[in-house]
Amino acid sequence: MRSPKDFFAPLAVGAPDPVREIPALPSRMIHFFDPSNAKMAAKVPDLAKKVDVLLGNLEDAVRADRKEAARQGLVEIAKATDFGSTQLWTRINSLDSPWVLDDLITLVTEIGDKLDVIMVPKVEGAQDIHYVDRLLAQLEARAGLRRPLLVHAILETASGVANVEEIAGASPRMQGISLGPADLAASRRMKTTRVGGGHPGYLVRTDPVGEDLHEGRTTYQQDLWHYTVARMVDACAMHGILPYYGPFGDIRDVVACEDQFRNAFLLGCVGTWTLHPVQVDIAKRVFSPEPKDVAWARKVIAAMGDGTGAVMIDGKMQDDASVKQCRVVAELADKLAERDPELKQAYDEATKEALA
Ligand SMILES: CC(C)(COP(=O)(O)OP(=O)(O)OC[C@H]1O[C@@H](n2cnc3c(N)ncnc32)[C@H](O)[C@@H]1OP(=O)(O)O)[C@@H](O)C(=O)NCCC(=O)NCCSC(=O)C[C@](C)(O)C(=O)O
Ligand SMILES: [Mg+2]
Repeated sequence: MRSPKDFFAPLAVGAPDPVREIPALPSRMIHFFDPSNAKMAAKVPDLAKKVDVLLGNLEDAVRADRKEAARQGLVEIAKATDFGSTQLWTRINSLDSPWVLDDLITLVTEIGDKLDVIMVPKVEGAQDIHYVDRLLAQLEARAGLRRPLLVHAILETASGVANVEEIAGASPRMQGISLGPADLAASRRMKTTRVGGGHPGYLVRTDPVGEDLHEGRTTYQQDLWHYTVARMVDACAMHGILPYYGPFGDIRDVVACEDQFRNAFLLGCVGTWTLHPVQVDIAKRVFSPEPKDVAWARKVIAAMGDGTGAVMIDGKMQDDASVKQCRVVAELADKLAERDPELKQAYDEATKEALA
């Protein structure tokens, strides 16, 4: 680990200074596309107007014989597209793969000025982030970049989860972490074959009511990912970076997808991945606080004055801590409203009504 005194020093001569704060830009959905797939690539300019983050995926889900085409496709799309305020990310191949070195060299050299974040899969510990950190600094210096690229880790190995706190704090480049439920399930030898989401076998059951152990006992399905998401959220909050849910693979089941996204939102995640256009509106709905909640938060903040003491609002006690909770919601709403005029209007109308 670097000394705290050196933490914000560039790792190569001529590389840009690392950022001291991760920008809390709206990133409700990280929309995945395969840059080697012509149909998906054709949708990118339109999607850029709808999503917060577009991610050109080079890793899993891109066929081995399409890896070079995907890398080249991303370079061409990045050069040809005006993304406006939508961020452009990429997911590089894993650090033990034959493609990753060329992924990094090509992308940083050719489109380093267009890319915001590099997502690194299958991160096992801080050593993986340190390797990428130094390499990026060298490539940034060579490309003459003025703005450092940020790094996002996927939590998808058992050792990655065990080391999540050190991963979150491994570099000032660390922007955030996402859950990778498919690789993580395999790494842990979990017995689900689903890509994210629940499992009907993972449940708790009410006690027996009589002699019959089967009659009248309700079961409740539990969330397989609760522990990991909660731990990831704490690690990210502790290091000032952003946590995300990951993929929900049952594209058809938009209902359970919304539930899983909402669990993550309520636990502290700022966004999720979208794998198919049908998931974009779900993510937008879930990861934008509801107007009534924003109105309530603004009402409490207004009533709390300097934020100290205790007041009663609509029968509920508010104090220093609850006003902080309200600020989390209100500040997120303000950030999203800057990007989304419809949301701004909905938030302002609900607030007006609540304060009337
Ligand atoms: C699921 C699939 C195969 C269904 O693709 P489809 O073509 O069968 O679906 P469709 O409903 O027929 O598609 C309708 C239209 O939408 C297009 N389309 C479809 N998807 C997209 C998209 N994402 N972006 C832009 N356009 C898209 C598609 O090309 C088609 O265009 P058309 O109307 O012109 O014919 C397809 O959506 C897809 O490949 N999505 C991305 C998958 C992906 O990126 N997976 C990797 C992330 S998950 C992961 O890696 C795990 C993790 C974290 O590592 C770990 O847990 O371990
Ligand atoms: Mg994976």
